[in-house]
Amino acid sequence: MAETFRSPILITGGARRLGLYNARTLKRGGHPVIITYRTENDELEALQQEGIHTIKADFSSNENILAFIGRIQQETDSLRAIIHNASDFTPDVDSPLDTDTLASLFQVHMMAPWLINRGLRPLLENCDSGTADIIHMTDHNTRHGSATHAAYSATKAGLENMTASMARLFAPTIKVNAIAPYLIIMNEQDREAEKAGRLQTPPMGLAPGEQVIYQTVRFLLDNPYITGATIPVDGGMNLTHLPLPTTYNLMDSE
Ligand SMILES: NC(=O)C1=CN([C@@H]2O[C@H](COP(=O)(O)OP(=O)(O)OC[C@H]3O[C@@H](n4cnc5c(N)ncnc54)[C@H](OP(=O)(O)O)[C@@H]3O)[C@@H](O)[C@H]2O)C=CC1
Ligand SMILES: Nc1nc2c(c(=O)[nH]1)N=C([C@H](O)[C@@H](O)CO)CN2
Repeated sequence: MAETFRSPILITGGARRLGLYNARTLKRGGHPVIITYRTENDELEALQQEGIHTIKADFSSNENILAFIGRIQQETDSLRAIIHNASDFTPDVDSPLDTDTLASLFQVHMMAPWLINRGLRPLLENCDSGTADIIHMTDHNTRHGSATHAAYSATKAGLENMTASMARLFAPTIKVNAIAPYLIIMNEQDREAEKAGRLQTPPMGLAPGEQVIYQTVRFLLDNPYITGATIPVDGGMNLTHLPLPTTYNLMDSE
């Protein structure tokens, strides 16, 4: 489909899985699309042939993030949206004094959105079609924590809080929202958890597929009046969290 919009949509981590699906679908819907990738993979050539602009970017250092911002400023004078999709689902490590896991997840889940949103704000404000959008991909477990992915969960929770702050700061020209999925498509850790019977199943079932995230992205892009929101796309997982056992017994009080 020929491009019917001028200002591109930027998707970080768009060369695989959910980001790839969103990039292709938005491109087919007439948006120019720019994606970042960290690791070469065999989808890149096909994406380039589809007219999707691919930029190699690793957000593990501030220098890299700032260089990426400069690269985008050279490539375009406006942006319709930024979708912060890049993420590492890294589990915590046993070493109690490990500093690497939290630091690396802070870089990709918080520092990159912090710098990219503030650095590219003028390009979003120069969007050629009404308000612009920032969408943060967070996670269902930001409200509940995780015994195995505490660093991941904490940095995603920080991103979720940043959503509200930037929504306040960037209104009315830019909307800022988050999408908080549960298990949309399986990964290796999920398959292992499923085999071990440790995988929680939401009321609506597991792994609906990438389209449910695209539908939410499209909904946010098309709605001019939603900002500062976190949309749970979790099959009702929030309904399954029972309160922790109380520390007293009601019988004791009689
Ligand atoms: N999949 C699911 O069911 C769920 C997904 N989510 C969230 O949705 C989003 C998409 O999920 P999914 O597609 O599974 O994501 P992936 O785990 O496939 O990661 C997306 C991309 O992030 C890139 N990335 C990771 N670290 C960095 C970094 N330091 N710098 C630059 N790029 C980096 C990777 O690039 P490369 O491959 O090129 O190295 C990868 O392709 C994520 O934010 C995720 O947290 C939340 C809950 C459930
Ligand atoms: N960057 C990623 N984040 C998350 C992934 C993933 O594959 N990459 N997967 C999940 C799980 O599916 C989780 O929702 C259930 O175990 C969470 N985040």
